[in-house]
Amino acid sequence: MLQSIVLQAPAKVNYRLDVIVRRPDGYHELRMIMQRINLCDEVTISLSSEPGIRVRCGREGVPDGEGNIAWKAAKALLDLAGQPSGVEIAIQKNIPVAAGLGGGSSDCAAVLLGLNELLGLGLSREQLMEIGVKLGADVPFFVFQQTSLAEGIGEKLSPLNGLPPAWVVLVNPNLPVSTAWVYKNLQLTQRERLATIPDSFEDVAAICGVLANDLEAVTIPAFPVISEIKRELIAQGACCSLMSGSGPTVFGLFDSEATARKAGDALRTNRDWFVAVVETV
Ligand SMILES: C[C@@](CO)(OP(=O)(O)O)[C@H](O)COP(=O)(O)OP(=O)(O)OC[C@H]1O[C@@H](n2ccc(N)nc2=O)[C@H](O)[C@@H]1O
Ligand SMILES: Nc1ncnc2c1ncn2[C@@H]1O[C@H](COP(=O)(O)OP(=O)(O)O)[C@@H](O)[C@H]1O
Repeated sequence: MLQSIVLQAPAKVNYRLDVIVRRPDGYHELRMIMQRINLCDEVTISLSSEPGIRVRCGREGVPDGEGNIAWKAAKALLDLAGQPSGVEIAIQKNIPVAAGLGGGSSDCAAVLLGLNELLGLGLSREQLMEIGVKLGADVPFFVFQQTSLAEGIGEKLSPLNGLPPAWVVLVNPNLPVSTAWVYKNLQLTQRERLATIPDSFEDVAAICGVLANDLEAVTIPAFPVISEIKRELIAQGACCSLMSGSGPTVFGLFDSEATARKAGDALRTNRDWFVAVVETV
């Protein structure tokens, strides 16, 4: 039996995020286009003879132990398996925290997928997604592992196969933005109808045609620097730019690696910002 597994847990960006309605439990029904990118945390999961779950992360703002969403994933699977196993989880965090990039959800999904293998539980992807949504609304997407149209609170996923690859420049101005705060402060507007999402997109410019995020209406007024970064990315040659999820990370889409790298270098001159040049997965 395998004793240890190392998984790359990718970040995501939201090409589109429409908020449809607030549910009685406070969550929101959404329609999102979700795309993984190759900025990854490294999650090492090992079985141990000592019972209990131990999570080491060592990143400020991310709890070690029970508060970590990866711990909750391991607990959920161990409870289901009824096995008194010990599990060690080490997370090397490369994805900025509370940034709208889904890092915690991706770590959580990696533990669900990895521990299912290590313990030989044989749970299906659908079963892991059902467990995942109870831990975080974005977790099922990272278990699904495909570019998706996400509905419900994010757990109803359909594959979107027609999206071309793109270069992505990420700029995180390192501001404290809580997802719960953003949803709480959102003023829902009545919409006549939802914009149509095409089945296929010819090129990066076509993706730009659907880019929109309702949560910008909350985060940008509180943090106008997000607008500045969007403008700067366009000035540096991005085909389009948008805030990802609840923010504050902004991404620009590029159809050329050279232009993306040049834009990354230009934006790195602000030393308070995290800047990364990555590709879609
Ligand atoms: C906005 C999005 C877009 O992909 O991602 P992030 O920007 O956080 O990465 C997601 O909707 C965030 O998903 P996730 O971060 O997993 O959310 P959870 O931990 O389940 O919930 C955090 C809080 O956000 C609010 N929430 C979340 C999802 C949703 N569909 N409706 C909500 O109202 C709830 O107030 C909840 O208490
Ligand atoms: N493995 C983890 N990685 C990142 N954050 C985590 C993790 N476990 C718990 N958290 C907590 O979840 C919160 C949201 O983190 P994250 O998933 O990075 O943000 P976002 O939802 O904006 O993508 C953070 O404030 C952090 O304290």
